[in-house]
Amino acid sequence: MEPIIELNELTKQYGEQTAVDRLTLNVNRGEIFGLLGPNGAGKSTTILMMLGLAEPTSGTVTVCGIDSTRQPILVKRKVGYLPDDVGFYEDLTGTENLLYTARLNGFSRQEAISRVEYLLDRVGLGEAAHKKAGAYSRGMRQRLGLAEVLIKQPEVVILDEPTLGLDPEGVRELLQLIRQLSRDEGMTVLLSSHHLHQVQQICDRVGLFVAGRLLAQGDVHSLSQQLFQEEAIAIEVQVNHFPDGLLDDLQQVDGVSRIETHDDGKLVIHCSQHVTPEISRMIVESGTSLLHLTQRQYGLDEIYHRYFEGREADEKR
Ligand SMILES: Nc1ncnc2c1ncn2[C@@H]1O[C@H](COP(=O)(O)OP(=O)(O)OP(=O)(O)O)[C@@H](O)[C@H]1O
Repeated sequence: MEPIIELNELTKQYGEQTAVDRLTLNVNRGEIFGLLGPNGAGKSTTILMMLGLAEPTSGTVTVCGIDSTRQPILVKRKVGYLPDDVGFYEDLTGTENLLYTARLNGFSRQEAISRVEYLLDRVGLGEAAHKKAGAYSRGMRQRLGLAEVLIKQPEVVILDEPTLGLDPEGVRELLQLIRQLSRDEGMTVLLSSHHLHQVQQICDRVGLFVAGRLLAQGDVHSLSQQLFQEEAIAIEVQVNHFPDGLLDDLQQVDGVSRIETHDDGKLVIHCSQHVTPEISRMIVESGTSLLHLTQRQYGLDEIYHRYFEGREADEKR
Protein backbone atom coordinates (compact mmCIF):
# COMPACT_ATOMS: atom_id res chain seq x y z
CA MET A 1 0.00 0.00 0.00
CA GLU A 2 1.23 3.40 -0.95
CA PRO A 3 0.85 6.17 1.63
CA ILE A 4 -0.32 9.42 0.09
CA ILE A 5 -0.74 11.42 3.31
CA GLU A 6 2.01 10.98 5.88
CA LEU A 7 1.98 12.63 9.28
CA ASN A 8 4.94 12.12 11.51
CA GLU A 9 4.92 13.24 15.13
CA LEU A 10 2.86 16.20 14.00
CA THR A 11 2.25 18.68 16.80
CA LYS A 12 0.49 22.02 16.98
CA GLN A 13 0.49 24.21 20.02
CA TYR A 14 -1.54 27.35 20.50
CA GLY A 15 0.20 28.97 23.45
CA GLU A 16 -0.09 26.57 26.33
CA GLN A 17 -2.65 24.45 24.58
CA THR A 18 -1.67 21.42 22.52
CA ALA A 19 -4.27 21.12 19.77
CA VAL A 20 -2.52 18.20 18.03
CA ASP A 21 -0.14 16.02 19.95
CA ARG A 22 2.56 13.97 18.18
CA LEU A 23 0.22 12.62 15.56
CA THR A 24 1.65 9.86 13.39
CA LEU A 25 -0.64 8.59 10.69
CA ASN A 26 -0.59 7.36 7.09
CA VAL A 27 -3.47 7.45 4.66
CA ASN A 28 -3.08 5.19 1.64
CA ARG A 29 -3.78 6.03 -1.96
CA GLY A 30 -7.39 5.37 -2.93
CA GLU A 31 -8.74 4.84 0.54
CA ILE A 32 -11.45 6.71 2.42
CA PHE A 33 -10.15 7.62 5.82
CA GLY A 34 -12.32 9.04 8.59
CA LEU A 35 -10.91 11.31 11.24
CA LEU A 36 -13.38 10.80 14.03
CA GLY A 37 -13.50 12.80 17.22
CA PRO A 38 -15.57 15.18 19.32
CA ASN A 39 -15.48 18.97 19.01
CA GLY A 40 -12.08 20.39 19.83
CA ALA A 41 -10.24 17.10 19.28
CA GLY A 42 -7.90 18.73 16.80
CA LYS A 43 -9.37 17.51 13.51
CA SER A 44 -9.56 20.90 11.81
CA THR A 45 -6.10 21.89 13.00
CA THR A 46 -4.69 18.67 11.53
CA ILE A 47 -6.43 19.34 8.24
CA LEU A 48 -5.10 22.90 8.11
CA MET A 49 -1.58 21.57 8.59
CA MET A 50 -2.08 19.04 5.78
CA LEU A 51 -3.08 21.91 3.52
CA GLY A 52 -0.15 24.05 4.55
CA LEU A 53 -2.55 26.62 6.05
CA ALA A 54 -1.27 26.19 9.61
CA GLU A 55 2.34 25.70 10.53
CA PRO A 56 3.19 22.74 12.76
CA THR A 57 4.99 23.45 16.01
CA SER A 58 6.97 20.28 15.33
CA GLY A 59 6.79 17.13 13.26
CA THR A 60 6.19 16.77 9.53
CA VAL A 61 3.30 16.42 7.13
CA THR A 62 3.55 15.39 3.49
CA VAL A 63 0.76 14.98 0.98
CA CYS A 64 1.49 13.33 -2.39
CA GLY A 65 5.13 13.37 -1.37
CA ILE A 66 5.13 17.15 -0.94
CA ASP A 67 5.97 18.79 2.36
CA SER A 68 2.81 20.81 3.07
CA THR A 69 4.60 23.21 5.39
CA ARG A 70 7.40 24.06 2.99
CA GLN A 71 5.48 23.92 -0.27
CA PRO A 72 1.88 24.85 0.47
CA ILE A 73 1.20 26.07 -3.06
CA LEU A 74 2.28 22.79 -4.64
CA VAL A 75 0.13 20.87 -2.17
CA LYS A 76 -2.91 22.98 -2.97
CA ARG A 77 -2.64 21.93 -6.61
CA LYS A 78 -2.98 18.29 -5.66
CA VAL A 79 -5.51 18.55 -2.89
CA GLY A 80 -9.16 19.50 -3.01
CA TYR A 81 -10.48 20.93 0.24
CA LEU A 82 -14.08 21.35 1.30
CA PRO A 83 -14.30 23.39 4.50
CA ASP A 84 -17.23 22.90 6.85
CA ASP A 85 -18.86 26.04 5.53
CA VAL A 86 -18.34 26.62 1.84
CA GLY A 87 -18.70 30.10 0.42
CA PHE A 88 -20.16 30.79 -3.03
CA TYR A 89 -21.15 33.83 -4.99
CA GLU A 90 -24.76 33.79 -3.92
CA ASP A 91 -26.01 35.80 -6.90
CA LEU A 92 -24.38 33.50 -9.40
CA THR A 93 -25.86 30.20 -10.48
CA GLY A 94 -24.27 26.84 -9.68
CA THR A 95 -22.86 26.71 -13.18
CA GLU A 96 -21.49 30.24 -13.03
CA ASN A 97 -19.82 29.61 -9.68
CA LEU A 98 -18.08 26.52 -11.00
CA LEU A 99 -17.12 28.13 -14.29
CA TYR A 100 -15.44 30.86 -12.32
CA THR A 101 -13.41 28.31 -10.33
CA ALA A 102 -12.56 26.33 -13.45
CA ARG A 103 -11.24 29.44 -15.19
CA LEU A 104 -9.20 30.31 -12.09
CA ASN A 105 -7.70 26.85 -12.31
CA GLY A 106 -6.54 27.50 -15.83
CA PHE A 107 -9.16 25.62 -17.86
CA SER A 108 -10.00 27.10 -21.26
CA ARG A 109 -13.57 28.32 -21.64
CA GLN A 110 -14.57 25.27 -23.64
CA GLU A 111 -12.88 22.81 -21.24
CA ALA A 112 -14.43 24.63 -18.30
CA ILE A 113 -17.93 24.38 -19.75
CA SER A 114 -17.75 20.68 -20.39
CA ARG A 115 -16.08 19.85 -17.06
CA VAL A 116 -18.60 21.92 -15.11
CA GLU A 117 -21.53 20.35 -16.89
CA TYR A 118 -20.17 16.88 -16.24
CA LEU A 119 -19.52 17.55 -12.57
CA LEU A 120 -22.87 19.19 -11.87
CA ASP A 121 -24.49 16.17 -13.35
CA ARG A 122 -22.26 13.85 -11.37
CA VAL A 123 -23.23 15.43 -8.04
CA GLY A 124 -26.92 15.45 -8.93
CA LEU A 125 -27.28 19.17 -9.55
CA GLY A 126 -27.91 18.94 -13.28
CA GLU A 127 -31.42 20.32 -12.91
CA ALA A 128 -30.49 23.01 -10.42
CA ALA A 129 -27.47 24.16 -12.40
CA HIS A 130 -29.11 27.42 -13.40
CA LYS A 131 -30.48 28.33 -10.00
CA LYS A 132 -28.65 30.90 -7.94
CA ALA A 133 -26.38 29.41 -5.28
CA GLY A 134 -28.10 31.65 -2.72
CA ALA A 135 -31.28 29.64 -3.27
CA TYR A 136 -29.60 26.26 -2.75
CA SER A 137 -30.41 24.14 0.29
CA ARG A 138 -27.59 23.09 2.62
CA GLY A 139 -27.41 19.69 0.91
CA MET A 140 -27.22 21.29 -2.52
CA ARG A 141 -24.46 23.61 -1.34
CA GLN A 142 -22.44 20.66 -0.13
CA ARG A 143 -22.88 18.97 -3.50
CA LEU A 144 -21.86 22.13 -5.27
CA GLY A 145 -18.87 22.33 -2.94
CA LEU A 146 -17.89 18.78 -3.86
CA ALA A 147 -18.18 19.54 -7.55
CA GLU A 148 -16.03 22.62 -7.05
CA VAL A 149 -13.38 20.61 -5.23
CA LEU A 150 -13.33 18.08 -8.07
CA ILE A 151 -12.81 20.62 -10.85
CA LYS A 152 -9.06 20.43 -10.70
CA GLN A 153 -9.07 16.62 -10.54
CA PRO A 154 -7.34 16.42 -7.17
CA GLU A 155 -5.49 13.30 -6.09
CA VAL A 156 -6.62 13.83 -2.53
CA VAL A 157 -9.86 15.30 -1.26
CA ILE A 158 -10.14 16.59 2.28
CA LEU A 159 -13.61 17.18 3.63
CA ASP A 160 -14.12 18.88 6.98
CA GLU A 161 -17.42 17.80 8.53
CA PRO A 162 -19.07 17.45 5.12
CA THR A 163 -22.41 16.35 6.51
CA LEU A 164 -22.86 19.12 9.05
CA GLY A 165 -26.39 20.45 9.02
CA LEU A 166 -27.82 17.91 6.58
CA ASP A 167 -30.95 15.90 7.29
CA PRO A 168 -30.55 12.11 7.52
CA GLU A 169 -31.51 11.54 3.90
CA GLY A 170 -29.14 14.28 2.78
CA VAL A 171 -26.37 12.72 4.83
CA ARG A 172 -26.94 9.32 3.31
CA GLU A 173 -26.96 10.67 -0.22
CA LEU A 174 -23.86 12.80 0.23
CA LEU A 175 -21.90 9.93 1.77
CA GLN A 176 -22.87 7.58 -1.04
CA LEU A 177 -21.82 10.23 -3.52
CA ILE A 178 -18.44 10.65 -1.83
CA ARG A 179 -17.90 6.92 -1.88
CA GLN A 180 -18.91 6.60 -5.50
CA LEU A 181 -16.69 9.47 -6.58
CA SER A 182 -13.76 8.08 -4.69
CA ARG A 183 -14.20 4.65 -6.27
CA ASP A 184 -14.82 5.92 -9.81
CA GLU A 185 -12.09 8.51 -9.89
CA GLY A 186 -9.57 6.61 -7.71
CA MET A 187 -9.47 9.51 -5.29
CA THR A 188 -8.13 9.37 -1.79
CA VAL A 189 -10.59 10.92 0.65
CA LEU A 190 -9.95 12.12 4.15
CA LEU A 191 -13.02 13.31 5.97
CA SER A 192 -13.50 14.54 9.48
CA SER A 193 -16.63 13.98 11.46
CA HIS A 194 -17.93 13.57 14.94
CA HIS A 195 -20.69 11.30 13.72
CA LEU A 196 -19.63 7.76 14.17
CA HIS A 197 -22.45 6.19 12.20
CA GLN A 198 -21.69 8.25 9.17
CA VAL A 199 -18.00 7.54 9.19
CA GLN A 200 -18.66 3.86 9.68
CA GLN A 201 -20.79 3.73 6.55
CA ILE A 202 -18.17 4.71 4.02
CA CYS A 203 -14.70 4.73 5.53
CA ASP A 204 -12.18 1.99 4.88
CA ARG A 205 -10.32 3.04 7.99
CA VAL A 206 -10.97 5.35 10.87
CA GLY A 207 -8.68 7.22 13.25
CA LEU A 208 -10.09 7.99 16.68
CA PHE A 209 -9.00 11.36 17.80
CA VAL A 210 -9.43 12.73 21.31
CA ALA A 211 -7.80 15.82 22.83
CA GLY A 212 -5.22 16.11 20.09
CA ARG A 213 -4.13 12.48 20.29
CA LEU A 214 -4.83 9.52 18.11
CA LEU A 215 -6.20 6.77 20.33
CA ALA A 216 -6.32 4.12 17.68
CA GLN A 217 -6.70 3.59 13.96
CA GLY A 218 -7.80 0.82 11.69
CA ASP A 219 -10.96 -0.80 10.39
CA VAL A 220 -13.79 -1.41 12.82
CA HIS A 221 -12.63 -4.88 13.72
CA SER A 222 -9.06 -3.92 14.48
CA LEU A 223 -10.21 -0.84 16.39
CA SER A 224 -12.36 -2.89 18.65
CA GLN A 225 -9.43 -5.23 19.23
CA GLN A 226 -7.03 -2.41 19.95
CA LEU A 227 -9.36 -0.62 22.32
CA PHE A 228 -11.04 -3.49 24.06
CA GLN A 229 -8.26 -6.05 23.88
CA GLU A 230 -9.25 -8.36 26.71
CA GLU A 231 -12.96 -7.73 26.22
CA ALA A 232 -13.56 -7.58 22.49
CA ILE A 233 -16.45 -10.05 22.69
CA ALA A 234 -19.36 -10.36 25.11
CA ILE A 235 -21.37 -13.58 25.37
CA GLU A 236 -24.75 -13.27 27.03
CA VAL A 237 -26.10 -16.44 28.48
CA GLN A 238 -29.37 -17.22 30.23
CA VAL A 239 -29.40 -20.35 32.38
CA ASN A 240 -32.07 -21.85 34.52
CA HIS A 241 -29.85 -22.00 37.64
CA PHE A 242 -26.15 -21.77 38.51
CA PRO A 243 -24.77 -25.19 39.59
CA ASP A 244 -21.85 -25.08 42.05
CA GLY A 245 -18.53 -24.57 40.39
CA LEU A 246 -19.91 -23.47 37.01
CA LEU A 247 -18.73 -19.90 37.34
CA ASP A 248 -15.27 -20.99 38.43
CA ASP A 249 -15.03 -23.38 35.49
CA LEU A 250 -16.13 -20.70 33.03
CA GLN A 251 -13.65 -18.27 34.46
CA GLN A 252 -10.86 -20.79 33.72
CA VAL A 253 -11.63 -20.93 29.99
CA ASP A 254 -8.77 -19.52 27.98
CA GLY A 255 -9.79 -16.10 26.68
CA VAL A 256 -12.41 -15.31 29.33
CA SER A 257 -11.49 -12.15 31.17
CA ARG A 258 -14.51 -11.29 33.33
CA ILE A 259 -17.96 -12.62 34.12
CA GLU A 260 -20.94 -10.60 35.28
CA THR A 261 -23.71 -12.47 37.02
CA HIS A 262 -27.31 -11.31 37.32
CA ASP A 263 -29.97 -12.62 39.69
CA ASP A 264 -32.30 -13.68 36.90
CA GLY A 265 -29.82 -16.31 35.70
CA LYS A 266 -28.20 -14.10 33.14
CA LEU A 267 -24.44 -14.11 32.69
CA VAL A 268 -22.37 -11.75 30.62
CA ILE A 269 -19.04 -13.31 29.80
CA HIS A 270 -16.44 -10.88 28.52
CA CYS A 271 -13.71 -12.46 26.46
CA SER A 272 -10.86 -11.71 24.13
CA GLN A 273 -11.65 -14.43 21.60
CA HIS A 274 -14.42 -16.66 20.28
CA VAL A 275 -15.10 -19.23 22.98
CA THR A 276 -18.82 -19.77 22.49
CA PRO A 277 -18.70 -23.54 21.73
CA GLU A 278 -16.66 -24.23 24.83
CA ILE A 279 -18.87 -22.08 27.03
CA SER A 280 -22.08 -23.67 25.83
CA ARG A 281 -20.69 -27.20 26.25
CA MET A 282 -19.55 -26.42 29.78
CA ILE A 283 -22.95 -25.02 30.76
CA VAL A 284 -24.85 -27.99 29.37
CA GLU A 285 -22.48 -30.48 31.04
CA SER A 286 -22.89 -28.71 34.39
CA GLY A 287 -26.49 -29.89 34.49
CA THR A 288 -28.33 -26.61 34.09
CA SER A 289 -30.45 -25.68 31.09
CA LEU A 290 -29.08 -23.23 28.60
CA LEU A 291 -32.07 -21.05 27.82
CA HIS A 292 -30.46 -18.47 25.62
CA LEU A 293 -27.05 -17.51 24.26
CA THR A 294 -25.99 -14.53 22.15
CA GLN A 295 -22.57 -13.37 21.21
CA ARG A 296 -21.74 -9.86 20.24
CA GLN A 297 -18.60 -8.15 19.24
CA TYR A 298 -18.01 -4.57 20.26
CA GLY A 299 -18.43 -2.23 17.35
CA LEU A 300 -17.71 1.41 16.88
CA ASP A 301 -20.85 2.18 18.86
CA GLU A 302 -19.35 0.95 22.07
CA ILE A 303 -16.01 2.43 21.19
CA TYR A 304 -17.65 5.76 20.64
CA HIS A 305 -19.61 5.57 23.80
CA ARG A 306 -16.66 4.59 25.89
CA TYR A 307 -14.23 7.09 24.49
CA PHE A 308 -16.26 10.05 23.37
CA GLU A 309 -19.64 10.20 25.00
CA GLY A 310 -18.24 9.18 28.35
CA ARG A 311 -15.61 11.84 28.07
CA GLU A 312 -18.06 14.53 27.00
CA ALA A 313 -20.32 13.59 29.88
CA ASP A 314 -17.38 13.83 32.27
CA GLU A 315 -16.57 17.27 30.96
CA LYS A 316 -20.12 18.46 31.57
CA ARG A 317 -20.03 17.43 35.20
N1 LIG B 1 -6.36 29.60 15.96
C1 LIG B 1 -6.45 29.04 17.17
N2 LIG B 1 -5.98 29.65 18.27
C2 LIG B 1 -6.04 29.10 19.48
N3 LIG B 1 -6.56 27.87 19.74
C3 LIG B 1 -7.06 27.19 18.69
C4 LIG B 1 -7.03 27.73 17.34
N4 LIG B 1 -7.59 26.81 16.52
C5 LIG B 1 -7.95 25.76 17.29
N5 LIG B 1 -7.64 25.99 18.59
C6 LIG B 1 -7.86 25.05 19.71
O1 LIG B 1 -7.29 23.81 19.38
C7 LIG B 1 -8.14 22.73 19.77
C8 LIG B 1 -8.46 21.86 18.57
O2 LIG B 1 -9.34 22.56 17.72
P1 LIG B 1 -9.85 22.01 16.32
O3 LIG B 1 -10.71 23.06 15.71
O4 LIG B 1 -8.71 21.51 15.56
O5 LIG B 1 -10.74 20.77 16.77
P2 LIG B 1 -11.81 19.95 15.92
O6 LIG B 1 -11.60 18.54 16.28
O7 LIG B 1 -11.70 20.32 14.50
O8 LIG B 1 -13.16 20.44 16.52
P3 LIG B 1 -14.49 20.88 15.75
O9 LIG B 1 -15.19 19.63 15.42
O10 LIG B 1 -15.18 21.69 16.80
O11 LIG B 1 -14.05 21.71 14.56
C9 LIG B 1 -9.36 23.37 20.40
O12 LIG B 1 -9.21 23.32 21.79
C10 LIG B 1 -9.33 24.79 19.91
O13 LIG B 1 -9.88 25.65 20.87
